[in-house]
Amino acid sequence: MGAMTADPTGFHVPIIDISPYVRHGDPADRAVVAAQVDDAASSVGFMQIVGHEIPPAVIEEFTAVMDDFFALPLEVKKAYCAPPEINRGYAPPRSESLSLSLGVESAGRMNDFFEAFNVGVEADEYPDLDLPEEHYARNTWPDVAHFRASVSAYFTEARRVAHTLTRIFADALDLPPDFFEGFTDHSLDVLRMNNYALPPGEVELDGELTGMGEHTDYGIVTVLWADQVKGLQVLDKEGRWHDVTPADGALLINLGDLMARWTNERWMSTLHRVKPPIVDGTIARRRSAAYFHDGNIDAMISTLPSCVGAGSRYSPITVGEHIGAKLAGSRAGRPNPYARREAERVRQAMRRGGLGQQ
Ligand SMILES: O=C(O)CCC(=O)C(=O)O
Ligand SMILES: [Fe+2]
Repeated sequence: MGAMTADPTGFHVPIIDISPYVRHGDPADRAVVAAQVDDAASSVGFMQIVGHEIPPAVIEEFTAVMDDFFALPLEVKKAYCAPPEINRGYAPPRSESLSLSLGVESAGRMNDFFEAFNVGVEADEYPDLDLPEEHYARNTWPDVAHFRASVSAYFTEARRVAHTLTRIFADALDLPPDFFEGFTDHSLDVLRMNNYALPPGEVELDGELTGMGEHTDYGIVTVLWADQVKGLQVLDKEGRWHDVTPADGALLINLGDLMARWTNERWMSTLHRVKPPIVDGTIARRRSAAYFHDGNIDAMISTLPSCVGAGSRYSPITVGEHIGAKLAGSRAGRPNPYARREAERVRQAMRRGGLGQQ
């Protein structure tokens, strides 16, 4: 395990080599990985993984087609917008507010300037299950050479990594090895490609401008590919923000709300946001791609018996109810009424002045 850039407060996002799981290595090596994951999940809620074995060429082709898409004129990209309740296709800058996914009204409502393109698991993939079309919606593929093939190749790899991670989580939490499979065998996964860029002069670069507002991720676990450009910031337990950039070849991993619910907050769904640096009056362009592994729509998430302790902080909820409320916040502007504990953490950070500071 290694540390990333020195932070005066000692905050760091550990690097974990997961190859003993990817290569079905020996149990002792796997136990070390599971212990490292437990430690990172309990203390930071973020980690970096290497040894994931996603071929570099898959990532190169994927990021190249992302660039080709985002380089299209805005009007062309807008042709690929879906209605707010369908989490697919293009989302133009300022069309979403991540803080509303937590029920928190930010000063600049719908001020997040990221643009995104979403693809996800389709109902057709599981013809024997009667999955709701609005959640497992059909993808829209832009007319960009190799886009569908390159994005699908990365999607398949990220999905494999997500399943490897839940296998590690099962060991780290002393659960049966296939515990999470029953909750994720038709998981509602979405890949969100994000582009943070604003042409000079397009907007006034004031302090309110946010690439992506503070939020926790909604599901089980997120596999995040990101440029090594600063911008991603993670909130520590003392309410301070820290810049996080991935090490060479590493993917960032963070836990979502469902994992915090399952573990009764033994593991954290950590608040994060994106504030790309402004250099010479322009935003330093930054890209990322978040693969959200959210679980089966009909899965019921209740606190694990081993984590109940003095009492559960959360009532049971289905993945569908939870994700639906989150998306109604971020995409349709309806503050989420169910994220009481997460919203309280945001407000606490605001009271400490943490949300404004770089
Ligand atoms: O751009 C990033 O690094 C983070 C993106 C993110 O948090 C998200 O898409 O949920
Ligand atoms: Fe996120």
